[in-house]
Amino acid sequence: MKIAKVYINQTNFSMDRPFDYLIDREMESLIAVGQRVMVPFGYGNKPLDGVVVDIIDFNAGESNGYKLKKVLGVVENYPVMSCEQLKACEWLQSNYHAFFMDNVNAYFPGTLNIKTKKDSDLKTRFYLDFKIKETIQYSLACEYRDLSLDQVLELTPKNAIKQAEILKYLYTGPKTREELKEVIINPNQAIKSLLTKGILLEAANKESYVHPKKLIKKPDLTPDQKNILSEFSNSVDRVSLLHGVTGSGKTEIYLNMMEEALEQGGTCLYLVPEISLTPQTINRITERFDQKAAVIHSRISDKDKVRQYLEIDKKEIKIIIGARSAVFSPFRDLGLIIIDEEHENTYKSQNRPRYDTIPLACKLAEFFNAKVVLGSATPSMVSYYKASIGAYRLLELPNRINCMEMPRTEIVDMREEIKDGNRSFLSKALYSRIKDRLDKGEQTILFLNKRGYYSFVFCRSCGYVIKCKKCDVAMTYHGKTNKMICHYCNHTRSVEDTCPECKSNKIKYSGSGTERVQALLEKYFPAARVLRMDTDTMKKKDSVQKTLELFADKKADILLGTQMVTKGFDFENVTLVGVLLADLTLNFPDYRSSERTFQLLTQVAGRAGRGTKRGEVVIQTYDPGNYVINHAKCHDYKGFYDKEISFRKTHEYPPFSRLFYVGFAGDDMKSVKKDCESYHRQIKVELEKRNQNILIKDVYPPSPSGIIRINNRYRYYILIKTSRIKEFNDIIRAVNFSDETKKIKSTMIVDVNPNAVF
Ligand SMILES: Nc1ncnc2c1ncn2[C@@H]1O[C@H](COP(=O)(O)OP(=O)(O)OP(=O)(O)O)[C@@H](O)[C@H]1O
Ligand SMILES: [Zn+2]
Ligand SMILES: [Zn+2]
Repeated sequence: MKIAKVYINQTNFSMDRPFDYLIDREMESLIAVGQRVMVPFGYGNKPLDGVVVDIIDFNAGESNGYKLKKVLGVVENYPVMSCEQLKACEWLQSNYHAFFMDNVNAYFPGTLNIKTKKDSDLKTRFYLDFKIKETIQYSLACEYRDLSLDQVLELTPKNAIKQAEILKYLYTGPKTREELKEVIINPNQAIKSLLTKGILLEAANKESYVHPKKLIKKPDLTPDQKNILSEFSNSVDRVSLLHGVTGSGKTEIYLNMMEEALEQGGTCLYLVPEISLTPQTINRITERFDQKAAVIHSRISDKDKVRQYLEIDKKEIKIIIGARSAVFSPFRDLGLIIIDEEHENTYKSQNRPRYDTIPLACKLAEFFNAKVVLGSATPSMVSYYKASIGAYRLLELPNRINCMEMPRTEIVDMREEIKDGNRSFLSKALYSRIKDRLDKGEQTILFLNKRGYYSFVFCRSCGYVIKCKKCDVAMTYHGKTNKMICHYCNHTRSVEDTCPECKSNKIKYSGSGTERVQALLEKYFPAARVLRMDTDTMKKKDSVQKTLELFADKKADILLGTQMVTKGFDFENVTLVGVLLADLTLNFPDYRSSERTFQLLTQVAGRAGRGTKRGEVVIQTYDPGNYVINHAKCHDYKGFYDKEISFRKTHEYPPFSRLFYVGFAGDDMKSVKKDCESYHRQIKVELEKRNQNILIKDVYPPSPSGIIRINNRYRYYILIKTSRIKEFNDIIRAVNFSDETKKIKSTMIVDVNPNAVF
């Protein structure tokens, strides 16, 4: 007899381990690792579904006399998880304390989700669905797409009128059979003969697949790019870090690496920080390769997600572009993973499962014997450190394409401006530079990391700041709605003329956000066309794309926005970048605020002067001596890195340690605090059990969060900062399974190296 080790489809700490079930002899041939089965659970033997992760021999002597329950049956008659996928789930469970079943479910898009579809045969059902609903689409074959219409019409004999009609119609873009039928009567015969002649392509209509209208020829590589590529091809290192200054031609290198991997038959995964902010990059990839590419993002329909899933599964798509969740694609022959702008914090998941994409990608590459390329102009401290100790191969591009100079940067001390009587958000220097660009017809990008009109409202009489009634944060005034909004829970309240505390009417609005800056810019420069890009203006589906297109087409002079404008855009006419207040990110209470600020400043500065004209950057700050700002000014990554890494080393922050964050939240402050303290005590107990008492110094005492209440939920946390990763992984797991933890009523999360700790 055999025993199946089964993870039951439940996500809580006590169920987060495999349970043993006997496999009846007659079922043995039906059950394999990776398959879903139904098993009885608990006193009532309720049938639940789960995934088999291992099958071992049953040894009657070892069973200790207790009677094992039996597997009831299979859900599908084939495994739904591959060995690599199961291994990845286990790895995430032990390294990120992510529930095994959360990891499994991350592999299944939308309606395929195991959580939602319990007793149906997933793949068979969706193959059927897929067949019925699929529409056929026709387009001109690639080689004819560059021709003029009269040349296209010459492809068929003059008397073939229907064929000519079809060609005319398809010249405007791909059409479905139904669309053709609306315009041309009985087109089937004509379609058929165009297909046989190879003039038409027939494909299933998949809106989420990008099939380019025109293929772009690749440019000749520069000597620097060639060197990097040959170093990469000849190296056997699993992971490479491509550190190239902004505008050094990294994307071109990725494309060449992909070409090579595709030639060798490998699937390529190209990860970007956020799909909607990277339309230029996505176009560059899809325009280069004459094959289907799946673009995976949260806005495509469930149906399309399932289609993509099945096609990747069947190895019909070899190029996958996506944000972090695309790392959970069901590839079978992975060859290369590119992680573009690898320093971006969107690569760390903030929801369950709380994984970090980079280590997970490296792990997958190990399973598939594939390569990983991390690329950035401002690599994360962790990645650059790993490259410096030889764990990654370091590839460096220190110069911009065609010897374009880096932009000239000026730091403006805003205290001096105030002394000189200038209380505006624009320094004299930045004002005159903007004016100059407007006169010359060149474009400007302005960055301010604060949205809204006024960032807080207070009483000048008693000092009361108007706070959200559900959160301990100041509310932001938004002019468009004439309301105050909480940026944490979206609670709104109307504006008041008198102070809620002392009833005085000395209400003062303060702190400018992007909304106000836009209004002021329009006042200072009435002729300027200003585009604003922040979460308030970018709510609609295509608004980012549209804004970027307008700006690229020079239909606007100034692009103003929050972090969104710092991303990897490539606009040749932008010659000025202004940072309105560098201090905002610098003063954020987190050990990574210097790293973040350096990255933001360098990245946004890198948008200037990418065409033929040299760029200029103006950084406004109240702290002009700050080393972060000064290294950014000199484009001195290495100088910043050296300083920052020694700070990390002295204070034992990552990469010299790992942070385990255990957070508790609930409606009642006292019980949240109590739960947090109980967890802390159990860590101590576990340390004692293992005679590791000395490690208690790595465990910080229970502490209220920086903002203790958000959306009426109180928050406490425990932070563990340690280099003893293995020990604490085990300890946290043991504590999570303990009886005391079962009594915890607060919502509890474990987050490894979270994006922010406070
Ligand atoms: N070999 C080449 N020949 C001509 N132009 C090139 C070449 N390689 C890249 N370019 C062009 O140079 C510009 C900058 O390249 P690219 O966008 O790849 O840089 P990057 O390093 O990815 O920039 P960033 O990190 O700032 O986003 C682009 O307009 C690109 O088309
Ligand atoms: Zn007051
Ligand atoms: Zn709130």
